[in-house]
Amino acid sequence: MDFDVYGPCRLPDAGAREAARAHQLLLTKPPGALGALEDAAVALAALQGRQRPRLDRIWISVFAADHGVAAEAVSAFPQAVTGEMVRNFANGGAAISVLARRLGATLEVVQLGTVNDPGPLPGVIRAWIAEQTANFCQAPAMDAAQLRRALHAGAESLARAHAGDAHAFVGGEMGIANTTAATALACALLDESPESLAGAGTGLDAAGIARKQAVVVRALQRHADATDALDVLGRLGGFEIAALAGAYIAAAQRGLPVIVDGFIATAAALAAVRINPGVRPWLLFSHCSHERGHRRLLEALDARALLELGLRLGEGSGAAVAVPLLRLACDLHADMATFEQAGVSTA
Ligand SMILES: Cc1cc2ncn([C@H]3O[C@H](COP(=O)(O)O)[C@@H](O)[C@H]3O)c2cc1C
Ligand SMILES: O=C(O)c1cccnc1
Repeated sequence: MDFDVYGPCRLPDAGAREAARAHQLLLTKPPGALGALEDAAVALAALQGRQRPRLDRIWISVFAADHGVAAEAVSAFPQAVTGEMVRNFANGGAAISVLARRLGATLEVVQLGTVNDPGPLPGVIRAWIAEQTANFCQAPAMDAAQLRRALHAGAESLARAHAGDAHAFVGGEMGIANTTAATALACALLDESPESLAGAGTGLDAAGIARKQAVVVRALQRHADATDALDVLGRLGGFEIAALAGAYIAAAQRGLPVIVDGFIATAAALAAVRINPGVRPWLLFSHCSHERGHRRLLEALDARALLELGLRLGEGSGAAVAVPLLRLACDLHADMATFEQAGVSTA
């Protein structure tokens, strides 16, 4: 499969957007009364190129990978959890497993590398790169070939989603210590301080957060000479974060709407948009997570998230939780009576 991160992205369909906006004005409600649900239906119409968007078929890819920076004691949980959770995904016991079943979504897990390898498992695609990234306090997390393979793995998931006629793509991640990688990536891309973006992740206490900030400060100093967003992603990202970025870029190139999950997925989205600005219109943002830096990341992307539920899980769970709401937005848009049909007087 050919994949060029700098290749052109599709443009949303302006005609479908205008038709959907005009249709919203005909429905039996004051204009704008359904708020963000109207905006979501109109945005999906533009992205799907039809006046009546649908979200029946959801494709979820969860990318799993370990991080060398876990050696700096930046997570409340041991690194073995990443591989253990891959098995849990395969057995259908993770949060995203439950949500995917309930949504009738396709769920695939892509294993890019974990320190403990659960071996081949049903429903788990092996796109093995290495056991883990390098500790980015000391060296670039990935070399150029590893970065390319991770981006490519994401683009391949997107190609499967596209071939499966998905109506939208959800990317999830699993990787102990990846809130540290996402924080470092976000700080470098936004020129922000670790104090304002580093949060508790899986549940660090104040001393743990201070340690995480210091680790990110060291990483930013070590990689201050990064040349562009792709270089920053390779130096400070993770295999699963790069795969998410690759999937988002490929989604925009193929014209498939994306529902972005939490802090880590949004950091990957920021990297994708900085690498290829044509990605931005294809991203819908599900929620603002409890992780400290998420709101700043959303602001930087000029994004309005649908939900704020105090979620801090990842796996694509927040994006999955937003799907029923987006389905309702599509139903309202498609099935409400117009003023004329219902014989209701206009303003
Ligand atoms: C059992 C378990 C399941 C998870 N599912 C997602 N995460 C989330 O927590 C991790 C990031 O937090 P940190 O940077 O603090 O390690 C990622 O794996 C993320 O997906 C989980 C974490 C745990 C412990
Ligand atoms: O918002 C997220 O994606 C998140 C936050 C904490 C831990 N894992 C994921």
